[in-house]
Amino acid sequence: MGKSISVDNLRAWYGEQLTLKGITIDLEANQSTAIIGPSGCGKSTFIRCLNRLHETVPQGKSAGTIRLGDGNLFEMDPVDVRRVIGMVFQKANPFPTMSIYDNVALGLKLGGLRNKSSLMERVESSLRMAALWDEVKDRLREPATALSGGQQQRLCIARALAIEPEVLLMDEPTSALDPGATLRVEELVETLKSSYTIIIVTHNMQQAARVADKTVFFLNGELIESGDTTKIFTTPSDKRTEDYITGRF
Ligand SMILES: Nc1ncnc2c1ncn2[C@@H]1O[C@H](COP(=O)(O)OP(=O)(O)OP(=O)(O)O)[C@@H](O)[C@H]1O
Repeated sequence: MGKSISVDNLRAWYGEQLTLKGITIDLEANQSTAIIGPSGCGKSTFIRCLNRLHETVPQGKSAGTIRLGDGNLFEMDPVDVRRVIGMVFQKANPFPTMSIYDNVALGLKLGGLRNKSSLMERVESSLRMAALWDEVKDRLREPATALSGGQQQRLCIARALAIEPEVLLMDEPTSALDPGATLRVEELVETLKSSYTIIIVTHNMQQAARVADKTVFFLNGELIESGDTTKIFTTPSDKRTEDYITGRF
């Protein structure tokens, strides 16, 4: 089951530059939340704080509180955080020298799973969840780079799911995909949200409207408005949200 995330007064810096200016929001378990807002408003920085990636950037610093279920995320071991909070990036980034199978199995092996048939089962179930199994089941030993862009992105989703995270962060996961591949990933989000808490950064308003239960609008490092997706897109409370979703930015 997914876990809820509760963010309180989150600030993030690059050096002296304050990029997130005190974000407070509850992200509910087993829901999908879209983060929208103009380029540079801090969407990626925000989700990178959620799995402690921001602090790996040179000069990256953050403060505030993030609760994951009952735990305080900033007091956890970052490696444990990333096991529970998986991430899929904008550009598919499979391990290029590894096979399709090894891309999914690696995290499991690193986690100590050695039994070949258990590994195979988990690889298969992850590829099935990512809606890729049928396309790759006869070519698991081929290099991951032999797959199309859309297939590589679903492989990265399978890789993230293999270690059974509770939260899945997706940073513009379809921006490099064609409409068909985009649709498949969107359908996947719809299916996955029954078991995972999903947070998806997107520039695509239609995509947010299609896949997200909740939508959050960021502007200049501040959270301007959040709520049910239908409400944000039909009757936003803030003029700035309305200007953004109607394309007036
Ligand atoms: N590694 C970095 N070093 C310094 N500044 C950075 C770094 N990464 C991002 N920034 C700055 O932080 C701000 C927020 O960037 P971020 O990538 O979070 O925005 P975004 O909303 O995800 O943008 P986009 O929609 O273009 O991806 C921007 O002003 C950006 O220039």
